[in-house]
Amino acid sequence: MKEFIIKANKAVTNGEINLKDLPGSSGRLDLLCRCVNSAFFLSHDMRRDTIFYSVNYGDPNPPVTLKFVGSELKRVSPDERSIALFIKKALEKDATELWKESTSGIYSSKREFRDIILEKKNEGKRIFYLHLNGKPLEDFEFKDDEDFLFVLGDHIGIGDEDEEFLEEIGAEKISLSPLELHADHCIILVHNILDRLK
Ligand SMILES: C[S@@+](CC[C@H](N)C(=O)[O-])C[C@H]1O[C@@H](n2cnc3c(N)ncnc32)[C@H](O)[C@@H]1O
Repeated sequence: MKEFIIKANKAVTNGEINLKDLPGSSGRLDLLCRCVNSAFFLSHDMRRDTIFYSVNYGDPNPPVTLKFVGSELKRVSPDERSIALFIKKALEKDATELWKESTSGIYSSKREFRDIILEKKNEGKRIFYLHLNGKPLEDFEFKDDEDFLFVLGDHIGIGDEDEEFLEEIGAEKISLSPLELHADHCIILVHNILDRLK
């Protein structure tokens, strides 16, 4: 199982989203939509072995965590507007501590970024923090039977405190490229690395 989590520092936490202006009206929801696209969509198929989390810290009610479960997703299509519409439906529900499903395979709750990461650590998953200045990809070995969580920042990054937290829990800091990439492109590269193990 491959899981990804992104800290979305400014992404909105209610359903007031203007679908015609995703970057401006909703704290860079466009970026999240592209990450969902990269996490799940193949040509004429979907990645069923993937889960994607977006922890939204924008106004008015942070945090709200959205969970997308590949094996359960239905009716979502790859374009940003379609994905944004499903995100809007999820954010229109009041989030609580418990996961609440809005449409098939899309859930919301009031979990914090660190809570999800700790949960995955306790489940025995290998935790990777994707960062330009991490150790080069070539220094790591991946096995097909391992479970992974990959941690990503948005356009702002995850901040010093969360970086320290990841170091404390033993997350492996990995660089995919000598160039700074978009988060959604990092997801594609990670999938490609793991696809080649099969
Ligand atoms: C547009 S970048 C964020 C840049 C932001 N200024 C920062 O300080 O993190 C979005 C995210 O993609 C990931 N990323 C970008 N380039 C990367 C690279 N070369 N290797 C690994 N991860 C990378 C990181 O998780 C980063 O937070």
